[in-house]
Amino acid sequence: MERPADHPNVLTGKVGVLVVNLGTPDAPDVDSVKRYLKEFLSDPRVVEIPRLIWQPILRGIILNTRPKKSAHAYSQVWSEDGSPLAAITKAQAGALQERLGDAAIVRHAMRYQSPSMAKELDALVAAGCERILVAPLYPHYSGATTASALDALADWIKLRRRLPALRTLPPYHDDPTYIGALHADMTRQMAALDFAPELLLLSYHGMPERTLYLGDPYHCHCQKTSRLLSERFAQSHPGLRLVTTFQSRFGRAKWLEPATDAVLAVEAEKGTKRVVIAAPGFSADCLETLEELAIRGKEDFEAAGGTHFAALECLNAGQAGMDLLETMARRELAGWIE
Ligand SMILES: C=CC1=C(C)c2cc3[nH]c(cc4nc(cc5[nH]c(cc1n2)c(C)c5CCC(=O)O)C(CCC(=O)O)=C4C)c(C)c3C=C
Ligand SMILES: [Fe+2]
Ligand SMILES: [Fe+2]
Repeated sequence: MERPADHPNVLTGKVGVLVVNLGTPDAPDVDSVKRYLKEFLSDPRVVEIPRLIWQPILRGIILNTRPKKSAHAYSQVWSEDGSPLAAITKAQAGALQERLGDAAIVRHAMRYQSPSMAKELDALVAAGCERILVAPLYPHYSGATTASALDALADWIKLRRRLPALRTLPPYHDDPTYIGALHADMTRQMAALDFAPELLLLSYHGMPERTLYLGDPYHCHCQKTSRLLSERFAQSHPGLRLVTTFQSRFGRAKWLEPATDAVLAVEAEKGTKRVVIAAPGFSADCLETLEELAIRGKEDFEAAGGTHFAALECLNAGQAGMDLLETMARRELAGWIE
């Protein structure tokens, strides 16, 4: 019998994976950066100041000053494929699709700006997915990142009648596969340098310090990644010193310390000459790694007397990073795919 035209879509039992990252402006110009910052910094998970106090500050001060400065920073790292974060996230989803083949449909989304999580979840459902793994690529859980991505998922759920079964990727800060991937990839990149580093800085995105006392596990997750990496490097690179720092301070509140820029300056002043910096908390290179670390970090270190500086790439869509992503996706999809 022919299906009537108004019959609901017949789903087909397919499995979907949505790879999610933070989000980025659509272009490196002031208006696009302003749109991005307005959405991002209006998220109560990101700025935990009462709305009535924060919105006038955001609209009256921040959005009239920061977009110009940030647009300049973005223009320094923008690539032919657009924002590095967007291009790399897209490449990660494409590579994961190749690895999973027909077992799952893989798409990618951004928590802020585009492609939106709602649109991409709709696309997976429209393609017949009745089971979806949502994978925010944050190794370290924080309210501002992981929970915010889950908020967006919850918002989507609330407005849909027919829902797929859903799973989410947990934080993976101490997963031996993650630690192994970081150690292998950092070792590979360090071997290609023309100098032997004395110090390896592990720089994580900062958070307001009070979030630690409110129960956010972010700081502990970062410290554990560093400890596990230190154990690996103690075996493979005896003599290499590892130090954990936090970057990208925003606003006036006290942030997690020590600050990356301060440590770079103090180390150079103390006589450390050769530094390598890595950002294990970022699954993809972005403004914070390419501009803040690779460009400004180098300038700061050399201005204070350092002679050799290298910023390592994130795992991105490279071999080690994709092995990790495939392992985690297959684990979380257990029972859903072969
Ligand atoms: C990796 C984890 C991240 C945490 C934790 C995080 C917390 C956090 N960030 C801000 C403010 C800003 N972050 C910005 C950029 C940015 N942040 C992350 C990741 C985390 N943020 C990424 C991957 C990026 C890069 C985006 C890109 O387009 O490449 C920015 C925007 C850039 C700028 O104007 O400097 C702001 C602002 C807060 C307040 C916060 C925790 C409370
Ligand atoms: Fe951030
Ligand atoms: Fe920054």
